[in-house]
Amino acid sequence: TMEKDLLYPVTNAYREDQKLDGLWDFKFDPASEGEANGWPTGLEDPIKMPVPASFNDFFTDKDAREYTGDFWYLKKFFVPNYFEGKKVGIRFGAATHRAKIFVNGQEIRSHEGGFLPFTADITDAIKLGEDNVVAVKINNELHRDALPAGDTITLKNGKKMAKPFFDFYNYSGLNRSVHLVAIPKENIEDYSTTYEVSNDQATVHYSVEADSNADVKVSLADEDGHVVATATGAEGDLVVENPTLWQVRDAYLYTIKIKLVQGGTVVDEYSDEIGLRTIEIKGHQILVNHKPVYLKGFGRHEDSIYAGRAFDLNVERRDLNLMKWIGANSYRSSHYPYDEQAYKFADREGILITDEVPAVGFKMAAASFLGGLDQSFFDGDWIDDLYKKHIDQVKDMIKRDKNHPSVLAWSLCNEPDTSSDSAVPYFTKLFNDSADLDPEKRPRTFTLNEDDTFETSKCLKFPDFYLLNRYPGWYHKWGYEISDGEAGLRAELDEWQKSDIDKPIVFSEYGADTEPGLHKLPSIMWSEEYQIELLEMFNRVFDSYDFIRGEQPWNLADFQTVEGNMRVNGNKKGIFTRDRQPKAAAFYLRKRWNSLPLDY
Ligand SMILES: CCC[C@@H]1NC[C@@H](O)[C@H](O)[C@H]1C(=O)O
Repeated sequence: TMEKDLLYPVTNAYREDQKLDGLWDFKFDPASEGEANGWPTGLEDPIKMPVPASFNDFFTDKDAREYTGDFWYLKKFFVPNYFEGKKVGIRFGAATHRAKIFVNGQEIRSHEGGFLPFTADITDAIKLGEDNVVAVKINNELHRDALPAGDTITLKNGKKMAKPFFDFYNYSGLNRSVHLVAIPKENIEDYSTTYEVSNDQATVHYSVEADSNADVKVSLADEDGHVVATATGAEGDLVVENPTLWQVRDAYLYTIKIKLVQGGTVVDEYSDEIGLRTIEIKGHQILVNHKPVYLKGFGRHEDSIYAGRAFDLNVERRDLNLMKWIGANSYRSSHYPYDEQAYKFADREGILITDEVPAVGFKMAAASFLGGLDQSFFDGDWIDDLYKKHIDQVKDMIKRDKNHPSVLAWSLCNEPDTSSDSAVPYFTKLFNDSADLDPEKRPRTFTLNEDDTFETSKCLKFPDFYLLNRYPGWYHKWGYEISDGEAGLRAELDEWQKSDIDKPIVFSEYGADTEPGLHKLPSIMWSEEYQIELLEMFNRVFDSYDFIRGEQPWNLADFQTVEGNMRVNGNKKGIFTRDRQPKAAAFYLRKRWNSLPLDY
């Protein structure tokens, strides 16, 4: 059924993709009375709300910005007669964090998880040639047994409040585009590709899943539209002589075209852009097309003023230009899968993405820093329910993103509490259950923060390569004490070096909150000078160990968080400001990164 279909929508001779973006009716439902009071077919005194967007930052009153609970979006949409005989669906890029969908007052489906797409199959609920109405009931509460992890408390005044165990604002709403889609009754449901490449030949092993027993015909065309290979059958090989491989910062995309043919007639077609390349971990090297690559880039957020967590192509265009300007070749989609368009963009720009599922806040120590308790997260009684949602979202992330050449690796968690014995069975299950999800078998990992060092973590056997989040110079040994911070960092890396571990280490977070325009000689924390001195310290350390194969400081840009005495209108560790202008550190990093060869 359409409900398991995660293929990105396309319009062609057999399929239709219409965006339902724009102004929707919007209304808070603090008493959760909407379902019983006819809200699925109409909202009284609605607000006009832009989609895609988070609702939070549009409001001028605090109760609305901080609203936690149920809220509704509703929109009329026309279904043309020529959708007759098709499967018709409404595909949500993301509804944060959980949603229930109604069409013409009929409940269609629910979905849990605010950062991955889902389709409501509305074939049996629509009226052809007429206006129809879709209503979406969303809930943005945080819970310990859901992703991203947190609590929801009720204040004495009866208002609910989100208490994230993570360091980004709980922006909520229809954060990504909504599509009205029509596909043939007999349709292509999914496809996947794996690769073998050499300089003079590349082989694309493909497989196609279809809700049909029609014949499958596949072709591959180069960027000039010339067909370079064809094949028939649901599985097969496309062999390309003298291929142009997809390279880091030197992308080349082929177009794969899949057709279902029934009795000589084409009944469905799906085409997509793919890159011919391989990803391998070999010893302490990360290899792309059998050549070592050194990662230079950032942790990011989907975050900007006005639209909050909404995907914005304008911001993405600017961010990719900043990354090219500074000499970056990679980023982590911290701390959740980004909009599909981000991966398509990175495919085109030759940028490598570590794709991260929203398993963040799985650490009570972080929660205590942000207001939670201090115990081991994996000892909680919420773990079984949490795991079901966690693996479900790992499955959807890999199913959705598996065909992008830009995807380098899968990050299955950010900063989990792995220093407790109870983390081991959880991660054993997680790595067993995710082992066969990616046809390309790309590396799987998760980030390890300060409490999860070589000495203290009990989960170092799981990652295929290591992502270290380290903050000497900021969260400890800061300011004039940073020399002790450097010594401590070197001591830990000496342990890694002495060990028998022979896997790459990438520094996936390090940095200093920096107020743009604050200058001090000698430096102090929060000054632009200090941010550079901290980066210089880390880079001295990186240049001392050959198993460090990547540097991705936190963060590309300043971003919004909960308010607190450690946050000045959000997290200011950006190398760029939230409106994407450089701090002094940007010019320092550009100089360093443009002087490093690709395989440094
Ligand atoms: C204490 C680990 C640091 C923490 N790591 C996760 C990020 O989401 C936060 O923004 C970052 C920070 O506090 O700057």
